[in-house]
Amino acid sequence: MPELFYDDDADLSVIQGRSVAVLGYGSQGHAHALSLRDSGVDVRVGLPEGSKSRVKAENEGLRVLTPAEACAEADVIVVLAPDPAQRSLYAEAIEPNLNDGDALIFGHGFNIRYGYVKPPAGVDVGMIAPKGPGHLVRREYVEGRGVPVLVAVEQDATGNAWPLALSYAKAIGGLRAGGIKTTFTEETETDLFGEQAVLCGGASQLIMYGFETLTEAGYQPEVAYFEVLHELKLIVDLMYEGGIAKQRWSVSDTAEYGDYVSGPRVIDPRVKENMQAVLADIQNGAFAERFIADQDAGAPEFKKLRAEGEVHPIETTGRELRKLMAWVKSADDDYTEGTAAR
Ligand SMILES: NC(=O)C1=CN([C@@H]2O[C@H](COP(=O)(O)OP(=O)(O)OC[C@H]3O[C@@H](n4cnc5c(N)ncnc54)[C@H](OP(=O)(O)O)[C@@H]3O)[C@@H](O)[C@H]2O)C=CC1
Ligand SMILES: CC[C@](O)(C(C)=O)C(=O)O
Ligand SMILES: [Mg+2]
Ligand SMILES: [Mg+2]
Repeated sequence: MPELFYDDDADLSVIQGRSVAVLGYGSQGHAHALSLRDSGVDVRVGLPEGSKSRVKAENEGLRVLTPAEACAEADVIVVLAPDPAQRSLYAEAIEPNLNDGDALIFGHGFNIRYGYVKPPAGVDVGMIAPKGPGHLVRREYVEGRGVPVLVAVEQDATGNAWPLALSYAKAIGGLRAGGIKTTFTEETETDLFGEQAVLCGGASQLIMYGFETLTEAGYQPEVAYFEVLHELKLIVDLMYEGGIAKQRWSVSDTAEYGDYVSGPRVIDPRVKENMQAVLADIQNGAFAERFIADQDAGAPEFKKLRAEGEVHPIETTGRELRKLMAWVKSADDDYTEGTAAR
């Protein structure tokens, strides 16, 4: 059995007794900073001069400093800038302001697992990794619920790293849903695998192939969009509520039989072999090396792939259809449709 933690296993006063700097105010950063504040924690946000996120944090009444100033004030430093930015952020703003007894908290283990950040021995190093997008981490907290978290301690210099990590996890609502004890290595490798093979890469590719198959066979793009993208959310909601079995319970017998006989034709054993190859590249560091090399070069591959993705016909079809479904857009984020948003 995994070691599981819920609200009763954590003492909120531990994090309430510390000074916290949240570096970054994006998907996770805004969620952590706002929920920490609402949980009675002394929090400030660290963002570079000229950062476009500054005004968003200030509009929420948060104190915004430069990353170095925020780190100098704080004894708990939360690293929620994008993964490829964390190496230089650590060298320039965090490391010079670290004192023995301070704590470094991550939302994902990438930079520790692959050795881009090497904290000194006198500092606690922990991770609270939500198993969901940051905007939903905040939405769930506000609704009185939570997104599950993975919790790890890489370095327990003070002997207090676990109570601190659990207290932090409680403050952002994670222990309402449950926390699982893990390691930086397990979190990093499973998280990268999940997002590449299933949640983001696998699902997006499956949807695009489904859309292309239908439209290339002459069916209307709008019908294809509703069939393979819009309805997927409704199907996945049933899986979320009751596993694959609840989805199979709710759909027609025709759909359930088709699931059994055609699912394995589409996602055949070669797909599992491909997944194993993706996992191997995560474990041996090849993916991390490729990603960081591209980022260090100004992200030419990343930008090209992003631009290609945004003009796929399923996206242009979807943008038009969603205009007629105002309720589909969430009111609590500032996402803007289309290339201009980047
Ligand atoms: N996205 C998610 O839901 C999840 C993310 N994580 C992890 O959380 C961490 C943060 O990811 P995510 O929230 O996606 O990140 P985002 O890409 O959303 O972070 C962008 C934010 O970081 C700021 N930023 C950029 N560079 C710096 C810097 N050098 N110093 C300080 N702030 C900076 C940006 O400012 P500006 O506005 O000026 O660009 C913006 O506020 C990562 O480790 C990620 O793996 C874990 C679970 C889920
Ligand atoms: C699935 C993508 C994710 O791992 C997440 C939201 O959990 C991420 O890195 O954003
Ligand atoms: Mg994840
Ligand atoms: Mg991830």
